[in-house]
Amino acid sequence: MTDTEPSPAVSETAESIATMEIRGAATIASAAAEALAEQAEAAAEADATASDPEAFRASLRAAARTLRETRPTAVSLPNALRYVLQRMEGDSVDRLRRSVVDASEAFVRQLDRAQEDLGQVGANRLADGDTVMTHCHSTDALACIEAAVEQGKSISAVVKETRPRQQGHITAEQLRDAGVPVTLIVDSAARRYLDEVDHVVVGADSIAADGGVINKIGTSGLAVNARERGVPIMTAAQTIKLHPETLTGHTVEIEMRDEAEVIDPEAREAIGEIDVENPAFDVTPPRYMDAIVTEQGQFPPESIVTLMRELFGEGAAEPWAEP
Ligand SMILES: O=C(COP(=O)(O)O)[C@H](O)[C@H](O)COP(=O)(O)O
Repeated sequence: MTDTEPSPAVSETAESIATMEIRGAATIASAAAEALAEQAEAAAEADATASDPEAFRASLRAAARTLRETRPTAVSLPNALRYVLQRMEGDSVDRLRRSVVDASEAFVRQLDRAQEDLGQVGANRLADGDTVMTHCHSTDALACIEAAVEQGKSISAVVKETRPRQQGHITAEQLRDAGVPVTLIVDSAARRYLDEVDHVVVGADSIAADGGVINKIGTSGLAVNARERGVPIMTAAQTIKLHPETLTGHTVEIEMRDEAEVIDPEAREAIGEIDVENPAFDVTPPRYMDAIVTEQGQFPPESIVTLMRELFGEGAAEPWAEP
């Protein structure tokens, strides 16, 4: 490892995020924070950085850049890197190392607590006997349903499989483990089943300053259908999903993934000349979302900008940039 090369632990985490072995906005955030702690431990041992505080700092920034480049849409990733790097302080490598490890641990603790707290808020929106519909796999959304079950409510779930990667299967398994009766459906059956559903609960990869919710592709269509059927829809999202750059007019980049996730290469070849596109996320306009549930309570989407300003100020620092 040179002073700018990431440690093997960081490269491994970056690879796992890029290949989606590690996925979901909250899980990506905690893995990234933990990888920075591992980088700090490795840099405190490496020849090039062990006795040079500036080289140590540079190696942490380089590691953060490697992690940042893995997937573009979930803002929890840069927010996690920001949280840790902004707390890196000290005039010796040992102090710097300690500050990074402490910040990483504090971030992960905060993440877990936030999820627990928002779970309670989301659970309060659910009533005994409710059926919920889910999309994709969101640990924040699951926290709401699981907290409702822990409150003694009887909840059942209609789970959308979520093409092309079928994260709905993970949701189905986890809900079943939590004692929730699950009906798995294909995505195109969602509107039909909305008639049997009391709430739609989804997660978020990013929340924009105008209250737009960026989540797994298909969320916006589900939200429009839910509104048309009169079914309330909530987004469960910790405040690390708030996207500070949208305060200054930036838009959220939507990840485009490999076409092989949509159609296998042989089948595509057999069809002949066609284009295939595979956007991983979409934007649900705030008017189709009833509430954003965070660890700080629930918000109408249009008011989320107030919380975003409070937590992130007017913009977003990039502490991983070369000075
Ligand atoms: O869209 C996804 C996952 O997409 P992918 O599978 O492409 O990463 C999830 O709804 C959010 O990330 C929220 O998840 P969480 O609530 O766990 O942060």
